[in-house]
Amino acid sequence: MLRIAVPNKGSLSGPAAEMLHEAGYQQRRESKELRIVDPTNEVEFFYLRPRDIALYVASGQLDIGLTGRDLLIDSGADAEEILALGFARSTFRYASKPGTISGLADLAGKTVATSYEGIVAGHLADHGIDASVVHLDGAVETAIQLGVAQVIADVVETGTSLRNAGLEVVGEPIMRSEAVVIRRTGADADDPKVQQFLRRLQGVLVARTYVMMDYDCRVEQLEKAVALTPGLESPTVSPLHNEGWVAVRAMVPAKEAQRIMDDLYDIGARAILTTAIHACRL
Ligand SMILES: Nc1ncnc2c1ncn2[C@@H]1O[C@H](COP(=O)(O)OP(=O)(O)OP(=O)(O)O)[C@@H](O)[C@H]1O
Ligand SMILES: O=P(O)(O)OC[C@H]1O[C@H](OP(=O)(O)OP(=O)(O)O)[C@H](O)[C@@H]1O
Ligand SMILES: [Mg+2]
Repeated sequence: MLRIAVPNKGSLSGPAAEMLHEAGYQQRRESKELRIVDPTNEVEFFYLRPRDIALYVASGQLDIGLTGRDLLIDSGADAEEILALGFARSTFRYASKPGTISGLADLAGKTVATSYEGIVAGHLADHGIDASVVHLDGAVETAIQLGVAQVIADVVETGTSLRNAGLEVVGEPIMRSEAVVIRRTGADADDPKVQQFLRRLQGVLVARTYVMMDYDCRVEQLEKAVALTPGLESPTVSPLHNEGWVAVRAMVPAKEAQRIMDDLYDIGARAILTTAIHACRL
């Protein structure tokens, strides 16, 4: 049975459970459940604090974990990212009161408050900056106002929390994060159960980002039309009863679907339809 760590709280937990559900896995019914078995799929899910997941996976007790890339790196655990999941996207950045710190070099001699000591200590060391790091559990943005630090390093998504605290970012992002699937470094890459799990999640990612497009076009327009809708491998082209016309079917990126429909129409394609993809295996 495949043993998988899933975030039990915070920004990652809702979208992670939703993605697993879309991939056909049974998920817990209420938030106090710590472990469930999905016998049909031969998977056991452990609901753990997102921060602890890399450690459990690195220990070899659990085969796979869903966590944040930033949490993985912060943990320093012996685990590696094997699939990016596209949700809980964020940047990790330094911030300070406007006008106090103009660049990385100004961090020398300052105190940086953060919940991610591993990332910050590593980043400061990589840049040869001698600064102190103070660990806080959360609400890090308030640390400057309350005199605990002159600089913070925290997760920034919309920037609302920084604005509300009257802070501005310093320098470029330290890293970009999103939810990821991890496994123990060097674990068997060919394990069929792990491969099947990854294929299912990849199927969800594709179903979320692609739509199926169908249209009819004249044979003379086919090359131009197919250039607009190359599909993932190659589009399906079928003859129509009306001679000189073909029906084309291809997957297209959902974000570009409306533009592609306009372009197809302009070159004479008709009966252009898009439909959602609910699941797939590529
Ligand atoms: N506002 C946000 N937008 C996007 N991702 C976020 C946001 N806040 C945290 N994350 C991401 O969620 C993960 C952190 O999960 P965690 O549950 O520890 O934090 P949280 O959502 O801040 O919960 P908590 O309430 O425990 O602080 C990290 O990968 C982080 O990048
Ligand atoms: O840029 P924003 O869209 O404002 O998002 C970033 C904020 O979201 C998270 O905070 P959370 O609400 O989890 O509180 P915490 O600081 O106590 O973790 C994160 O720690 C930032 O504070
Ligand atoms: Mg938080």
